Amino acid sequence: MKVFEKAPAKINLSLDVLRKREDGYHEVEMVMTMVDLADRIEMQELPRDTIIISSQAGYIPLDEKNLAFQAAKLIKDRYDVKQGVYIHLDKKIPVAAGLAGGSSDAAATLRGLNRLWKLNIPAEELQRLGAELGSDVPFCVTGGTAVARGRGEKLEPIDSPPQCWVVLAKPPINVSTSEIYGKLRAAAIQHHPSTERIVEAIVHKRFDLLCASLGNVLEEVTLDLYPEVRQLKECMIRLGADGVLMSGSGPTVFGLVSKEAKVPRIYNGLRGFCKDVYAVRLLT
Ligand SMILES: C[C@@](CO)(OP(=O)(O)O)[C@H](O)COP(=O)(O)OP(=O)(O)OC[C@H]1O[C@@H](n2ccc(N)nc2=O)[C@H](O)[C@@H]1O
Ligand SMILES: Nc1ncnc2c1ncn2[C@@H]1O[C@H](COP(=O)(O)OP(=O)(O)O)[C@@H](O)[C@H]1O
Repeated sequence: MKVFEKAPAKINLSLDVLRKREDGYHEVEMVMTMVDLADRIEMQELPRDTIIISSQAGYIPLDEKNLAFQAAKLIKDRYDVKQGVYIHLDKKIPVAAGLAGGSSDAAATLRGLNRLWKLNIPAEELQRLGAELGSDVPFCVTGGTAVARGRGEKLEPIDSPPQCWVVLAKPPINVSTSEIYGKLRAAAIQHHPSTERIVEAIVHKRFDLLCASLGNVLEEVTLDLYPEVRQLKECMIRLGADGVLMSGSGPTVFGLVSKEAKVPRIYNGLRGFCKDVYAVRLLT
C-alpha cells in the first residue's frame, strides 16, 4: 500500500522572543500560517524492517539526518512497528530557508505513517511526537493558522488571515537557525511585535492592519549578518508589496499583496535579484 501527503511551507507573520530559557531554547510567541508551496511525500510499505529515503533534490541528506527519516524511526520505535517504509520526498520548498521545509516533511511523514500503518494516533499525540523532532514540527502536523508559544510547540489555533498573494524570495545563502538564535540578545530587544494586534487583524480580516503589524525580532540579527537580505526586503517594499517580512530565521523574505495585478511586477522585479522566487496563495 502507498499513501501521499502534502507538506506545505510555513511563514511567520510575527515572531517575538520573550526570553532565553535555561535549556538553551528561546521562549517565543509567533503567529504562523501556511502557504501553497509544498513538498509531496510518498510513503510505501516495505516488507523488510528498514527505512529508505529518496528525493530528486540533491542537496538534502538521505540518511538518518533527514527529518522524514527521523519521524519514521520515531513512530516505528514508539509503536513497535515491524514493517519498513520507502519514503520519496518531492522537494519544492527551498532548504534552510526559514520556511520549515524539513519540519513539514517530518510532520507529513508522521501523518502519512499513522494512516499507512493504521495506528489511529490522535493529532495531539502526533504533535507531541513532532516536538521531539523540532520546534516547528507540532505546528506543521496540523497546519492552519496558530499562535505558537513555548519553544513553538504550544499551539492556539486561530482563524485564517484574509486571503492574499504571498511572494516569497530566497537569496542564495544558507542561514543556520541556531546561529541566528545564538546571536540574538533577547534582553536587549528594542521593538517587540504585537501578537495581540496581529491576531486582531486576522480575526477581523483587516489586511491593512495585518501588513502594518508584521514583525520578527530575528530580522535584525539576520539582516545585520547578511546585507543581501536587507536589500531584498527593501527591493520588495519598493516594488509595492503591501507588507514585507523575513520568515523565521531567514533568509526568505515574503511580501503580502492584496491586488493580483501587482504580483507580476513584484515577481519579475525580484527575479532580477534572485532565482528562488514564488508567487503563491495563503492556505486558508
Ligand atoms: C525560527 C523558526 C521560527 O518558526 O523557524 P525556521 O527559521 O527554522 O524555519 C523556529 O523557531 C525554529 O524551529 P526549528 O527549525 O524546528 O528549530 P529546532 O530544530 O527545534 O532548533 C534549532 C535550534 O534553534 C534554536 N532555537 C529553536 C527554537 C526556539 N524556540 N529557540 C531556539 O533557541 C536552538 O538553538 C536550536 O538548537
Ligand atoms: N526533509 C528535509 N528537507 C529539507 N531539509 C532537511 C530535511 N531533512 C533534514 N534537513 C536539513 O534540515 C536543515 C533545515 O532545513 P529546513 O527545514 O528546510 O529549514 P528551515 O528550518 O530554515 O525552515 C537543513 O540543513 C537540511 O539539510
